[in-house]
Amino acid sequence: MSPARHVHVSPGAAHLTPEVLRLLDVWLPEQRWYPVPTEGVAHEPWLTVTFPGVADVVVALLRLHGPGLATGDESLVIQVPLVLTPTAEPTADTADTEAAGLIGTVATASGTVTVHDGGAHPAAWHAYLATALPDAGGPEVCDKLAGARRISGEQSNTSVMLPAMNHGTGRGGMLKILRTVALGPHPDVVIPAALTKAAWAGVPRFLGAVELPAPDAVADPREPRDVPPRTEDPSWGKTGGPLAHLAVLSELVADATDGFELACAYAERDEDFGERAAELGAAVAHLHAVLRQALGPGPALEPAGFMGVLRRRAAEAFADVPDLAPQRAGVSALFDAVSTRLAAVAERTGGMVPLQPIHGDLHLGQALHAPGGWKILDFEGEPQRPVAERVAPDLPLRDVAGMLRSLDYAAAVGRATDPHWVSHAQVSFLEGYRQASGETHGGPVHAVAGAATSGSELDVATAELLLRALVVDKALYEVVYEFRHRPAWMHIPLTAVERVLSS
Ligand SMILES: Nc1ncnc2c1ncn2[C@@H]1O[C@H](COP(=O)(O)OP(=O)(O)O)[C@@H](O)[C@H]1O
Ligand SMILES: O=P(O)(O)O[C@H]1O[C@H](CO)[C@@H](O[C@H]2O[C@H](CO)[C@@H](O)[C@H](O)[C@H]2O)[C@H](O)[C@H]1O
Repeated sequence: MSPARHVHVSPGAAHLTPEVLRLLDVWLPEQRWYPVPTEGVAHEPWLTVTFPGVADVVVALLRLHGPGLATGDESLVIQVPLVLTPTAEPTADTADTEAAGLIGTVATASGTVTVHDGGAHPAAWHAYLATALPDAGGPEVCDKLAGARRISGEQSNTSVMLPAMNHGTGRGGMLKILRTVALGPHPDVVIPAALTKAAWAGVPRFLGAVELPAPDAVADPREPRDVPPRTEDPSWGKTGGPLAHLAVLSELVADATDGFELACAYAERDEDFGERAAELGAAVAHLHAVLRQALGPGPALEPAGFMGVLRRRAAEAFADVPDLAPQRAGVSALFDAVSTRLAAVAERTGGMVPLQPIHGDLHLGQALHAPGGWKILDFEGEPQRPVAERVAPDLPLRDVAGMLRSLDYAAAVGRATDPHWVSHAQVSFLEGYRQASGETHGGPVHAVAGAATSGSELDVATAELLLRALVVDKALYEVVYEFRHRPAWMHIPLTAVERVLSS
């Protein structure tokens, strides 16, 4: 085994000239993964990461400041890997380079430099891969890159498929460069690592990660530091854990179909999605059980705090999207009803509703349907939520609500004409969840609400009302997401909010 690779960390904009930074100011807001829709955001260089022996790859970690952004919000650090190559002269010729991610050329004091997006460039993939896989040597990594390609689409991060990568238990890898850098261990590393360690087959096997050094290692900004990657068994809140994770490497799931595309295709044909949905429900129930076991249960739900977060999220959605205004009173009434019931349960029982690690942003696009069954992906939580909220233990019922919403999206996008397509898929999902979690009584919704709050003192009627509140919470989040990214789809969650409130 060759020695672990290190990353170098320097403060500020080391290795980056003002000209390159100005180029980024224009390019960044055009990227799909850029996390804020507002204009006039400043990109302040925070740290710069380089890889030993790799001259042309520089990773800029930029803190965002500006209208609508809280100062010092650690969730708003973005990762911008760049490949910088000296060139003879500036050129406007971009013929090659859509694929390799040409950003531009700039004249600097030391000559002309061509700047590529490292997310799309093999030199940067090579550097990440060699760091994430401590036992990979240099030339060997080149072989692993054969046939590599960045996947396109509506992604919050940048993922690179590595079909030729051999990793002992199989072939093929997926390198995910995390575009929004969160302080502390990243859930998209911690959770797949824990599930892989627990030998759960419902997640692509975790293979490694690239991390920034522990906080004390970068506290002194005068010197660049070499820090070995630590990729084994990262755990929640471990003291001395990494400052942040930058990338995660997992096994490539072969012959897989994206769950959303699959469901939309069924909806288009009005074909019964019940069996697939039930299998998915079972996979989600297993996920919750394994997470509970592998990472341990969380604290009990604190009703006032929990409802306070739902109300704040709703208020933010109402402030962002004027079309939501007619739903304000209905949302408020629903949340009031849930609050009253939760308070009554707390008074009656001492208030035991246990929280636990969950997926946090579960939808069909986070599930791959593969020959061996469903695989669940992408544990970073809702990208638009603050990091502290995303990693906090939560109710499994939130993931159930996410999948119910997603089946509704599939029916809308696939234009199912059978009015029962979506309700059948949803009930089948709930039924699959119920059976896999061993719940034996009640109708599907009640029973699932009960199963997904299992071990708690909640009565099923309260659990069912809570599920409705979480469905509304998710749909409000989606309205904001669509408003920002895909206005043509905003009617899908907007209609759902109206429907749930009037039911
Ligand atoms: N291990 C994997 N094997 C095969 N495909 C994957 C794997 N991980 C992700 N994908 C594909 O890449 C897409 C994006 O991955 P995801 O982790 O959801 O990234 P993002 O956070 O950018 O949305 C997924 O929807 C899936 O189609
Ligand atoms: O996958 P991401 O972590 O980037 O999640 C974000 O983008 C999703 C869309 O790509 C978005 O999901 C919403 O649209 C889906 C259909 O494209 C639908 O299946 C989901 O139910 C719906 O929430 C997700 O909300 C957002 O966080």
